[in-house]
Amino acid sequence: MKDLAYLNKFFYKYRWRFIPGILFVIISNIFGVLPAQVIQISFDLVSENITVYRLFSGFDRQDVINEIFGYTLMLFGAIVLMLALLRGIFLFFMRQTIILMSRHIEYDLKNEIYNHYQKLSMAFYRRNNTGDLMNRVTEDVSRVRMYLGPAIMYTINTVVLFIMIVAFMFSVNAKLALYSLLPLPLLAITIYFVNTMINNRSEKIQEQLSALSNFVQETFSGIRVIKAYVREDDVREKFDVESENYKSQSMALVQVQALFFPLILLLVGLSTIITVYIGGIEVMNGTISSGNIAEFIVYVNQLTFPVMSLGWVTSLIQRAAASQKRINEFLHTKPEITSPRSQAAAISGHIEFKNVSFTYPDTGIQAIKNISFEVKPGEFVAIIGRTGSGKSTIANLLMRMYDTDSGEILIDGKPLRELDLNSFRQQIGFVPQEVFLFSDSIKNNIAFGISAPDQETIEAAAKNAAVYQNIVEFEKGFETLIGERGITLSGGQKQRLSIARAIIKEPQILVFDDCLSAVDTRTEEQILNNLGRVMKNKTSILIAHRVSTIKNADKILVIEGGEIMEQGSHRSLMSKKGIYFELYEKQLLEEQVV
Ligand SMILES: Nc1ncnc2c1ncn2[C@@H]1O[C@H](COP(=O)(O)OP(=O)(O)OP(=O)(O)O)[C@@H](O)[C@H]1O
Repeated sequence: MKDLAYLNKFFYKYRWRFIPGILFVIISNIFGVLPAQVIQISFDLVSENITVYRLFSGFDRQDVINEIFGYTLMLFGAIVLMLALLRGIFLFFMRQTIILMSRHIEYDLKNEIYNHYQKLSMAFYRRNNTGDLMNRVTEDVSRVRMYLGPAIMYTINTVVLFIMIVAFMFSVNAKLALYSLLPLPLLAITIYFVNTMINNRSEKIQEQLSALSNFVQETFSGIRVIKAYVREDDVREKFDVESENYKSQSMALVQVQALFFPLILLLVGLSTIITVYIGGIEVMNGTISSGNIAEFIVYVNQLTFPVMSLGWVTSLIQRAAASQKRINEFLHTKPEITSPRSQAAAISGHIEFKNVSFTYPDTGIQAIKNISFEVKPGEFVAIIGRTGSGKSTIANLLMRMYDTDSGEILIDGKPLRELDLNSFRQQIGFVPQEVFLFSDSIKNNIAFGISAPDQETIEAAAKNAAVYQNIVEFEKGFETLIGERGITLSGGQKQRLSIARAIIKEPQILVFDDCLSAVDTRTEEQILNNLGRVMKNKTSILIAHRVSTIKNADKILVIEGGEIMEQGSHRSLMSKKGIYFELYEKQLLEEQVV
């Protein structure tokens, strides 16, 4: 429950909806309870009038009495209708204030979580899977809203109504009140247990449903592999099993749900019978009128729904507390990478790694060991090495996706940690190893990193990334949609689009993480030539596997096991006849064989 206290700030924020909301609940309940008393009066009136009517049997006056009696009953009917109408109006206001407040808080909370997500670092995203992150913003927030809206509304409603009705009941007859109320606690407890069972089973169904949809989604994504390996039957069998599971869980829920309403009706019926029985005895004793029995029956029926909602509300609050606990866990996660309060400044592109070591926090793999190197502004530096040697990690550290464990990264002589992060990242063009393009038009994908793109700049970037010709050949050119709703691009086309996305920023530092691997050597040469022009006097860092890609670099770093084994120009490394020389010879041989 203490987790829900986090939401109190929202109650304060929306107090001018919340406080009137509570008032409307109280007023609507007054109009809800009064009809029972009107019914009691009219009931007694009916029995009195019948006696009077009989007394005047055979007299002319009997018709007059009949007429007056009819008018009076009509009047009472109209009063009950009026009260119902007034109650309805205030119920409308109650929903307009409290439920509306809950929707506003839901919106605020979703935004708060989403904004917090944006601040969290890569390490957080590696620790938590996407499904979990999604659930916090969708499922969990919805559950919390059920507490903020319906649960609070029904709790206030139940408390107010209960106090009013119980007070009225006891003022009429304490004994009858006690007997009539007797089955109600039983009703609340039963509803609580049945409801918890329904919730547990619904939750299992939800889990099974998401397992089922994950399975289906994966089979659709991997349909090419499934068909190529002729595993359709196998996949169908697995689907059958998952589907069967879902069915049996749904059946289990239906069973409990089927029990729900008959049980309620039984308990309410029991209350009514007790009221009539004990009330009858009291009428015979002369302590109450027969109209009071009618009044009590209305009260008992009016209490049924609030008492039922007590059980329902309890489980709603429990679920909301569990959800808010999960949300709080995320909201209280401090971003590991924070930007200091420093001025945004233009960088010249001087990079220095000084004895940098880094271990990935989630796996404990030491990817970088005591690395030192320097890149001067305007230089073209290449990094080469076996897979898993730590090349991408250098790029990640430079982008400050992670902070170093020891050592320092200096940009223009200043520690990277002291630079304004947004301004620094804005001046870097980064092309990651795993290309990611949004399900949007080609144009918007290229212009992703800039605020006011114009067609000319987009086309120039596409030309420099040697992808322009491919784009204009598509029917809709730059407006072509890619991703799920659009066309599928080839691996090389995707890589070149993400290169265009980096180049369009006119960055001071360009970082290419092995993003020419799916491009043929001729196109690669073309891109590198264009880069030479675009990146003149700007710093470029290029991670590659092919020696041919990096031959012209000012400096080449050869990485192995997270350490720099050799560094220098192509010529100096060749004359050294070390690892680089060996790599070159091997690749040359492979090319000749091909
Ligand atoms: N996000 C991560 N979390 C945990 N460990 C990681 C992560 N990324 C890489 N590693 C590990 O760190 C080591 C270095 O990986 P890195 O990606 O830097 O190598 P690489 O030289 O770029 O390899 P490749 O050429 O295959 O891309 C590897 O052992 C890898 O398993």
